[in-house]
Amino acid sequence: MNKDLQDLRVQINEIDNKIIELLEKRLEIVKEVGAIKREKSLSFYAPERENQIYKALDSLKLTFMNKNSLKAIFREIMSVSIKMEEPLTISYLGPEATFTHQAAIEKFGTSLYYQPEESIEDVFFDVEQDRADFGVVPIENSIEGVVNYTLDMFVNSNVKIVSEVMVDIKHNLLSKATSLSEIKAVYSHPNALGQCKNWLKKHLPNAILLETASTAKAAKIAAKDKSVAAISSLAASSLYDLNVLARGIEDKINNVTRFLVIGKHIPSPSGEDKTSLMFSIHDKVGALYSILKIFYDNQINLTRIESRPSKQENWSYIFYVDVDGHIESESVKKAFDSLSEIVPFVKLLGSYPKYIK
Ligand SMILES: C=C(O[C@@H]1C=C(C(=O)O)C=C[C@H]1O)C(=O)O
Repeated sequence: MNKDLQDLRVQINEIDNKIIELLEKRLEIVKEVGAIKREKSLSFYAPERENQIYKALDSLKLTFMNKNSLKAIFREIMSVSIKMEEPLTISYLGPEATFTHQAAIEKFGTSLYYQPEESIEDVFFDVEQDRADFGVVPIENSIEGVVNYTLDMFVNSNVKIVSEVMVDIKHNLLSKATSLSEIKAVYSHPNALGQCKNWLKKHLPNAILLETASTAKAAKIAAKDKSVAAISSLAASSLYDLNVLARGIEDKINNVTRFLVIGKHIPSPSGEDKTSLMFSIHDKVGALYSILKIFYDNQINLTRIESRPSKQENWSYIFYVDVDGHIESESVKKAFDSLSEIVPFVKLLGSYPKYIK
């Protein structure tokens, strides 16, 4: 072998050994952290601490490394650490290779146990009934809007939102076939079919479009029939051994879905947090105005408001709001207390660190 190449690889080996030695030292300390958490019944997963670590990485000036690569390395280091503290189980809206699966891995890394579920309801039940430590569910898409099913689940559930994660949605045309001319039908989730409408009209004008419960289910169907294609993720192409006939076929770029991590305990403040609340209002003039005024008076930034039918009585609604700040902060706490005094019903859904890309 080339002498220079050999020398360089010897140097790389030495560095690798140092990295491993340091990782071992880090885990030794993590073990102590885990013991304190166990003694004090604290959550092994600490999203507020992880966000602080990500933020510190973000402020580094690096010569060679891309920030996303560095974040991915640390995601996995922390995943290994959590596993050593306690091998947590993460439930998510499955099947495997859905965007929710991708969101769960982005949040927890690959070292924990993942449990795919058939419905959003089952993910909530897994967390409520201790079959999983945390759950991951979709909450809104930048093009399609809110996932009503998830919002409605919070009415009767006591789970808390502990974290959020955003995933860029990239759609791909997958098939056992090797060319577009062989495709007679395209399967996918209705949202994905909708998001790729123009592409499909242009490239597969004669194909029949068929709806499935998830993009991953579509890939499973495509794996059995060469005349069909699925719109699904790249992860699904490897899972079901499908050819990628076209990449990035969504009509609009900047298609992002926001997911929530649900658990049982509200994390401590990270320094940059969000709080989610739900409440109902009295049926009278200025009811919503007086609520919004509370946030204004406390100088709290309201970042989102949604309403949903209460399902108790026709034409009565439940409001969901997200605000900047943690429930332990003076202003958010004060606003929550004032709100509780004037509405018939209010529930704190969680305070959690804002997502850092
Ligand atoms: C070690 C800890 O536990 C977990 C692992 C972390 C890490 O490896 O740095 C950070 C936060 C926690 O999710 C901790 O809370 O500090």
